Order: sequence, then structure tokens, then C-alpha cells
Amino acid sequence: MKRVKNVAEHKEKIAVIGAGSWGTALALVLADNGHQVNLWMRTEEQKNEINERRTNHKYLPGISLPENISAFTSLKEALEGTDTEIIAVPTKAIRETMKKISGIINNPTTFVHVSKGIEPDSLKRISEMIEEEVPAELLKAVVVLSGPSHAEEVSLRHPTTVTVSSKNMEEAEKVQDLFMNQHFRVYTNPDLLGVEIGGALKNIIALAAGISDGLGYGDNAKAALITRGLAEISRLGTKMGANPLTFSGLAGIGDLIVTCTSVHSRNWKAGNMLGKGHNLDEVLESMGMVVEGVRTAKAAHQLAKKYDTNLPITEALYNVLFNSVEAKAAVDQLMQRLKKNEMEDLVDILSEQMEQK
Ligand SMILES: NC(=O)C1=CN([C@@H]2O[C@H](COP(=O)(O)OP(=O)(O)OC[C@H]3O[C@@H](n4cnc5c(N)ncnc54)[C@H](OP(=O)(O)O)[C@@H]3O)[C@@H](O)[C@H]2O)C=CC1
Ligand SMILES: O=C(CO)COP(=O)(O)O
Repeated sequence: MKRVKNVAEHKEKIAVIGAGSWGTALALVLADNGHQVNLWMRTEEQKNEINERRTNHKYLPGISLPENISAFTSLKEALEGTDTEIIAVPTKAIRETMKKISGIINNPTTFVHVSKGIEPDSLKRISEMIEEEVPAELLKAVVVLSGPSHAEEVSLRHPTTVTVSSKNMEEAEKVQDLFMNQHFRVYTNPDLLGVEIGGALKNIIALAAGISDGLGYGDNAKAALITRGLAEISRLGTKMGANPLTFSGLAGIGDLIVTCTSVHSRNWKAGNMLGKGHNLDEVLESMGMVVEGVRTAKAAHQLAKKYDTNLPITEALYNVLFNSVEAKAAVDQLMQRLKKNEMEDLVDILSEQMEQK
């Protein structure tokens, strides 16, 4: 067994692109480990707040940022002297951000993406989008970091576990070392597809869990959504080529639990407002932070067709979001489906796995 180092021994200069709640919390983990962090954001106001007052009030209120985090609005300056970049912008901003970075960098770079979504229409995962936007000679590796990890708790140094994955596991292990410390435990998992799919699809189920709570349903309904949500994530993910065991891990059930049950979750909060009767535009406007599950619900609806897979909770949510179906009616429809054997999913997954071998 490998011995675990508590804090990274080798200090680096690392760029974090995106100073929302997650980019800022991860910058803090890296800074705690003694790295110099160049944190990039879009507005001068936020840059000045971080550099002068050492706070990021909008995204992480009450958290003090150390001196080894420097804020930049110039992407060129933020990237200067770095060869590991943490990409922490919403899924919809990945392509434009990667295009801009590719126009600036000259050396092979490791991109660690921490976003959780799937692009509608192209049905690409984030690592695939990055590979498409960055010329091969500038791409050392793409690593995903995912798992049950709300920024609000990471920034308080509450114990958190995540997993990293990549086609290049040597680089994933380097990223493990960069982030690992006594509060932030990082595992590796070689199943890149499974880790990305688990992280993206759990947001859909969290929206549904929020709706259920907003409608006034209780713990039974939530446990049902988490359990049957996991069945549907595993069913689609396995058909796409993931290792089914990944969905029993941090990027699967782990992240599903935290996002469906935490008051910090943006997806749960948005669902909760929908369940209380607010419309989607109102909800998204009032959130002020990204709710990835809405866009990913479109992608998952398309993936269900592409892979001929039954995703009842995802379809119910899709109808609430985009086909004006009342949330209560969507739940009634879910409950009134034809009877089935709970373990059918397991049988499907195992036979998929056998076919892949
Ligand atoms: N928050 C969390 O606890 C976690 C979030 N994640 C994932 O991390 C990703 C980012 O989420 P999170 O930090 O919560 O999001 P936030 O809404 O908190 O922040 C989004 C950040 O992205 C920036 N941004 C938005 N659009 C663009 C764009 N077009 N170009 C460049 N920058 C842009 C925003 O800048 P501006 O302020 O200028 O609008 C802001 O800095 C998501 O995929 C999320 O699922 C994963 C794990 C935990
Ligand atoms: O992915 C997350 C926690 O692991 C964050 O989820 P939310 O975007 O719903 O807050």
C-alpha cells in the first residue's frame, strides 16, 4: 500500500480558472498546501476584492483567503509560469474558456476540470470538449476531479473526499498529491467516463429531490429518488461504457447523497423552488449561481434516446422543466408506471458488463 503524504511536498504555481464558489474553494485547498495560486475571474471588482480585502463575498461569504492566492482578470497573466490549470467554470463556458487558453499557452499543459455537466446536442463530456478545443501539442493530460464536495464545507476545512480520474493516471496521481491534505482526501479511479457521468447526472436527481421536498413529500420519497436515481445513472452510464462499480463510489452514490440532501446544493435549492410553484426562469434568475442539472437534463434526455435506455426520473424532470408538466403530476405519473422487478437494473448492468468483456 502506498504511504499517504499529508501535504504536497512539491510546491507549484497553479492557475485556477473561474472564481465562483468551487474555483475559490479549490484555490484555498491548493493554497493551504503551500502552492502559489493564480485565480482568474472576469471582473475588476472581484479581483480587487480578493487582492485587497482577501474575500470573495458573492461566492464564499465569511471566508478569508490567504496571501498565496493572487487574483487576475488577465488570462495571460494568470497562466504565466503554470503548467497545471484547474478549470472551474460552468459546463456551458468550457469551450470558449478552453479556446481562449489555447490561444495563450505554449507548453503541454495538464487541465484539471472540476465541472459537472454534459453538453446538449453534442452529448460530449467535459474531458471530450477539452480535447476538442485544445490542440494535441498543448495537451499533456485532462484530469477530472469529482465527488461529494460542497464548496461551502471545503472552505471551512470540513473533512471531504473526492476522486480524480484521467486517461493518463500518472498525471491523475500528481493531481491527487497537489490537492491531498488532512481535510481533503483524494482517491484515484481509472474510470474517466464513469466519474464524469456520475458527477453530471446526479444533478438531475438532486433537482428532482428538491422538487419532492418543495412539494412537501418526506424522507421516503427522497430515499426512493436517491436509490432509483442511482439505478438510472448506473443503467445509462454502463451502457455508455462506464465501470458499474464507479457508481457505488464517491463520484456515484457519494455525490448523489450530498447533492440530494444538502442545503448547500444549488440543484436541490432550484428544485425546491420549482416544487413550491416558482417557474424555471424565476428560479434561475434568483439563484445567482450555476444550476448544472437544468442543461444536463436536456443532454440526458437525448442520451436516453441514443442509448435506448429508460430514465424515468430524468424524463419526469425533463417534462417539468421543458414541457410545462406540473411537478405533482410528474410524480403521480412516476408512481403509476407499470409494475416491475427492482433488480431488473442489476441484471441489465451485469449483462452490459459481460458484453463489454
Ligand atoms: N459549488 C460547488 O460546491 C461545486 C461545484 N462544482 C461544479 O463546478 C462548476 C462551477 O460551479 P460553481 O463554482 O458552483 O459555480 P458558480 O456559479 O459559483 O461560479 C461560476 C463561475 O464561473 C464564471 N463564469 C460563468 N460563465 C462564464 C463564462 N462564460 N466565461 C468565464 N467564466 C464564467 C463565473 O464568473 P462571474 O462571477 O463573472 O459570472 C463564476 O466565477 C460547475 O460545473 C459545478 O457543477 C463541483 C463541485 C462542487
Ligand atoms: O457537485 C456538487 C457537490 O458535490 C455541487 O452541487 P450543486 O451544484 O448542486 O451545489
